[in-house]
Amino acid sequence: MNLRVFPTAQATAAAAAQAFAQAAREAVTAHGAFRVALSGGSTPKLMYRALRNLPQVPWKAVHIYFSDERSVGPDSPDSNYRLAHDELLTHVPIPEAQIHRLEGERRPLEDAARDYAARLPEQLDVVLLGMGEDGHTASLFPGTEALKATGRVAANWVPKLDTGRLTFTFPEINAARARWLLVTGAGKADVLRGVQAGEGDYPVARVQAPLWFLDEAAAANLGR
Ligand SMILES: O=C(O)[C@H](O)[C@@H](O)[C@H](O)[C@H](O)COP(=O)(O)O
Repeated sequence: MNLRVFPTAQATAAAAAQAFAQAAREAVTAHGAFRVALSGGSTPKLMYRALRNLPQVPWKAVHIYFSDERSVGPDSPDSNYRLAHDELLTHVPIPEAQIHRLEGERRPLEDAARDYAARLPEQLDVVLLGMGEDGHTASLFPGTEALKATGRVAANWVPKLDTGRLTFTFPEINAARARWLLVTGAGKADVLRGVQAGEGDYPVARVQAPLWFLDEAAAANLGR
């Protein structure tokens, strides 16, 4: 596994923010824009806070997408867009037209998935992801239909949450130039050990060549 391990969640988030800034500069130099998909979750939230204070991020050339969304509107406290907006996007000089949110309030959700797929660029530079304690990533939960989806974006019914989600599919995640997984906390240590050992059937194990940003607590059971 390609691991970067830091003492605390805060340090992990700060390192991921630095990596974001550097990747953005490199992408803008190479092809004039940085196209990145954001996620929800506790570690991304810390990263967004770190990122808004960093200098030298070429925000005017950054294009924001989302790797998943809950089935709620942009004002909901559960909205991944709202998290990114409140913690990051409202604090930086990014043109509004370059922020592409998933329409979690649309019904059927399939329509939102179809329209979002049509708006996606040919290739994303970086997809930022978290991981749940059941091994889900984006909104690709164990045993759900979207694990098999072949399009770019899927509407996914998640029985254990009794709700629908919008999510990038594995083909979309794996087509990006890079995939970063931000995972912190002792609650994630067992799943990570299983992923490393090739045990269990964790959705996150299907993310190809990820770069892992971990804290010591999450990495505790890994062979390094
Ligand atoms: O919308 C979501 O819920 C996320 O995109 C999801 O995939 C998240 O990243 C993981 O559940 C990890 O969340 P934590 O970092 O809060 O554990």
